[in-house]
Amino acid sequence: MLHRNFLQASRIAAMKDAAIKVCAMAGTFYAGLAVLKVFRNWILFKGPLLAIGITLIAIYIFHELYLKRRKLPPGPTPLLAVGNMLNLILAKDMDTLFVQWKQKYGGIYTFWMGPIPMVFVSDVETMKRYFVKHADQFSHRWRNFITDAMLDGFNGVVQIDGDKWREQRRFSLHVLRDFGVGRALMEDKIMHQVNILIKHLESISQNGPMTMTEPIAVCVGNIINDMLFGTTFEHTDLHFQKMQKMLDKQVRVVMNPLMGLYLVAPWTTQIPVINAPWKELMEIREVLWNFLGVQIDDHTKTFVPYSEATDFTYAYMNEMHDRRVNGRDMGFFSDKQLKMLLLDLFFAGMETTVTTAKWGILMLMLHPEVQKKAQEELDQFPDRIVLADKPRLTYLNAVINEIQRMANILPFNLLRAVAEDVEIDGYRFPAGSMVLPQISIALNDPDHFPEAEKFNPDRFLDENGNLRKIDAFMPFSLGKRQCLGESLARAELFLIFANLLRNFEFHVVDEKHRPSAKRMYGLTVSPEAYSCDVRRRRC
Ligand code: HEM
Repeated sequence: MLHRNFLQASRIAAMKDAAIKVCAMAGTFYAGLAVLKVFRNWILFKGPLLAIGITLIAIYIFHELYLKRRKLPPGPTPLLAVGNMLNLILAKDMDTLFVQWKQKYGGIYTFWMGPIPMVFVSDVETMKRYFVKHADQFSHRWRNFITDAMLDGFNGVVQIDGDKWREQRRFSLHVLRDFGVGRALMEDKIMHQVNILIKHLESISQNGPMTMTEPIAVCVGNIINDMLFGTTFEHTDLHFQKMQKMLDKQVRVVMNPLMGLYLVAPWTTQIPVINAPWKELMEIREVLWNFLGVQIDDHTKTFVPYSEATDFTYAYMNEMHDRRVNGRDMGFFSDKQLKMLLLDLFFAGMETTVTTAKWGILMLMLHPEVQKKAQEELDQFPDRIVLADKPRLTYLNAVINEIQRMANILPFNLLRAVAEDVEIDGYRFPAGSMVLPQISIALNDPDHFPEAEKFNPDRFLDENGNLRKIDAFMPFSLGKRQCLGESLARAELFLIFANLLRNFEFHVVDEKHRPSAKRMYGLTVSPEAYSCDVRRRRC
């Protein structure tokens, strides 16, 4: 009985459902007819236009989501117009996301920066094949409106390619090598600043906890200043602090999301309000160009042809003079190129090294056991460590490697483009498309660095305690575009860390002020501002 009632109830419910569906369909049909009737004339008139519009949109979607992707390496599915940018914005941590994508799609995958594809190469063997073996095809730069504006066109060294880049890079490397290997000028200039830094820390550390950012920035800033212009600033110099603030501001401004808009639609830099960050960037450019102008003017007044060059600017002037008076081809050497080359070297040499050093002090504070072990090794040496000591300071070298690996300061490497249409591994990269060695993924890859999130210098030591070479460790990148200032940066990091650790201890102020290792994404990745308890060691 109960069962029969239940069956009846279900049948009635089913009939009700069917009736509702029929009514809904009829309703939709008649509503549709009514709409057609109302808009009949409009549709008849605009129909062809509508059809063309819909077809164009369909072609656009087909082009963006299928044709453009067809010959590129696979990767996370992009959304129309925004590509994979939403994934980045929503991700808790960009570096981990990139590694996860590597694990899912392989050592070469496509990331979409809005409508623009960027191919990330992070598998070490593929990196070597593309960027070393086929270096000529994979070593151009991705030119864009913003860097062109900062460098007054196709100038400097970082953003150019072709013959001009080859000539200017070769010359710059030659000068730096001469300063470093030929005459030990580089070491003298670094040590001079390291000694000043030690004295400065000695005097201010007695005042209690301090931030290390400013002293490090002045030290590194003075080293590059001295190398480029032969001038240095006091730690308290207001002019230098202003320059420093400008550079920090530049790093912040270029990360403004509106910069993406300027890249795809440069005319938007003319629209009031929307162009506010652009105007700010142009003001910074003015300050930097003026600063460089003053340095070059001073050098022009004091330049003595063929005298031994004591800085990069004189070396460049000597080269120009020699080409001019001996009727040699001037190539791409010019006053404007000198200014922009100096700007590139100044910026590239400053931001990267200061940021790495900030991470270094933080890591040492957070890992006192590592600090102590490095100090025990250093205590076998006099209280001023020099470059000649480097090969014997194995543990310290491992610590510096691990600092650079963990700092991993460039989540996106500098933008490289292919020089010509390239077909490789079944992929097709049209000339000008971006293919980057994504060193940040390699440095963070658990396949090469187990428990990659842990600070562990021992991973760079073999079973006999010797320094171990790990192919995936390439903080200065690889191939023909490898960092131009690598030898200077390595010397700086070694001499700064060796001498600071030899002479000071770096402690967390107290548990309440324990700094985090949170990564602040900008043009480079910095740590959050932190306070440090700096104590003089009794050596
Ligand atoms: C810890 C410090 C540094 C790190 C981690 C670093 C890292 C890098 C990286 C990853 C690149 C990009 C290579 C590529 O396109 O694949 C690069 C390029 C460059 N670096 Fe450094 N760098 C540092 C210090 C310096 C210094 C001190 C100078 C100044 C002399 C410098 C000058 C340059 C220049 C001019 C380029 C562009 C080279 C070119 O396009 O041919 N860097 N650097």
